[in-house]
Amino acid sequence: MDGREEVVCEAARSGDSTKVKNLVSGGTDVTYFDQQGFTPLMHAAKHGHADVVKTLLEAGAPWNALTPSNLSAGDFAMDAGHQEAFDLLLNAGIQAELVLGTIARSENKNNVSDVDYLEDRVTFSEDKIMDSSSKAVMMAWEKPLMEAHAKAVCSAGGHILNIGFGMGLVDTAIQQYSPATHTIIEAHPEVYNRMLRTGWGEKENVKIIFGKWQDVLSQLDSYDGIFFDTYGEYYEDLRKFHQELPSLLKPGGIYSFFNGLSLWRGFWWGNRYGGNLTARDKTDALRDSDDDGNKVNLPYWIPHPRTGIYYPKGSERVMEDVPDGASVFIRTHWLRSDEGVDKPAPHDVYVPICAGT
Ligand SMILES: C[S@@+](CC[C@H](N)C(=O)[O-])C[C@H]1O[C@@H](n2cnc3c(N)ncnc32)[C@H](O)[C@@H]1O
Repeated sequence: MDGREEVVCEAARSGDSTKVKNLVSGGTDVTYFDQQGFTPLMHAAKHGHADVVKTLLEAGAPWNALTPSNLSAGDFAMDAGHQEAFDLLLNAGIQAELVLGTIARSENKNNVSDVDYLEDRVTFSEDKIMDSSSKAVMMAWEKPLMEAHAKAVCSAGGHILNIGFGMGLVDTAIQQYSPATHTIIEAHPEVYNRMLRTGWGEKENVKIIFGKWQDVLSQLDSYDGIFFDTYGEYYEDLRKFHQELPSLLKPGGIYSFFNGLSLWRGFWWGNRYGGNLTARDKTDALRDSDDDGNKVNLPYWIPHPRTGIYYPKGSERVMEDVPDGASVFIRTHWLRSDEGVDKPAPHDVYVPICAGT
């Protein structure tokens, strides 16, 4: 480091895009954190310098870097109402979601690995499960969201698979729909023991598979509804699970997932919505308070009149390239397997349709 990083931070703050461009093309490190714990991208986002945000993103600045108080560039842009800068960051996030593997490599340092978490002690209370570093694995406020997920995945009836028992909120809701079979995969020994203690092993239609989903795939069948909500995994795991979906989901089956992996959920809703998701996600997006009940300023998500995909109001531009009616697009495989249904589409491509792609 030779001081150029401080200069690029200052230029980003003041919106001097020519200077930023020159510094960046001269090889200045755009991943630099200054004394405040800010990257150049955060400075540009905070002050709404969209052109500088664009330059920095193009130069590979990490859109998902966090300050010591866990704020991202997207937080700064949104809090200050800098819509153009926010849209650029949102789009960068959406594109990154499409290359989940890349995200996994750059973001792992802030996540607990699955192996760590699965060997960790967890504590249960009435309304939450915590890991040993007091991070919430699951909280009771998520109940209505889990109920909406259960409704979605049970809407095709039949055989249901849930991955990740947690507090059993989604499984309790799934039971209300009396599925023919209800398979639950759970990898944490304490969560598993608690399941047995609370009678889940004796329910007639329930089959519990203890282990990591990655290790028990050979024991699985195909299902009419699948829900996926693990904790302590990487984006790469989610991506890998999505690769398994074509063989796990029956024709016309419904899949839904809870992507609680993100560092800033408000920001990530952009990605989650773009994928033609469920009512549960819609509820989640409209949440206006954080985990502690504090009011938060979140974008208002509405269905796009042309595409039907939920998007943050005011960010119409992210829909520009999305085809008409994409929310029910036959090749939107995130939720629905169209194998064997009406006119089956070729299955060589497994494409998520996302806002902005
Ligand atoms: C957030 S909780 C799930 C909450 C659940 N949806 C509910 O309604 O209460 C995540 C669960 O996934 C489990 N888990 C984490 N990694 C897993 C893996 N690789 N395979 C199976 N289960 C896993 C965790 O032990 C935890 O119980």
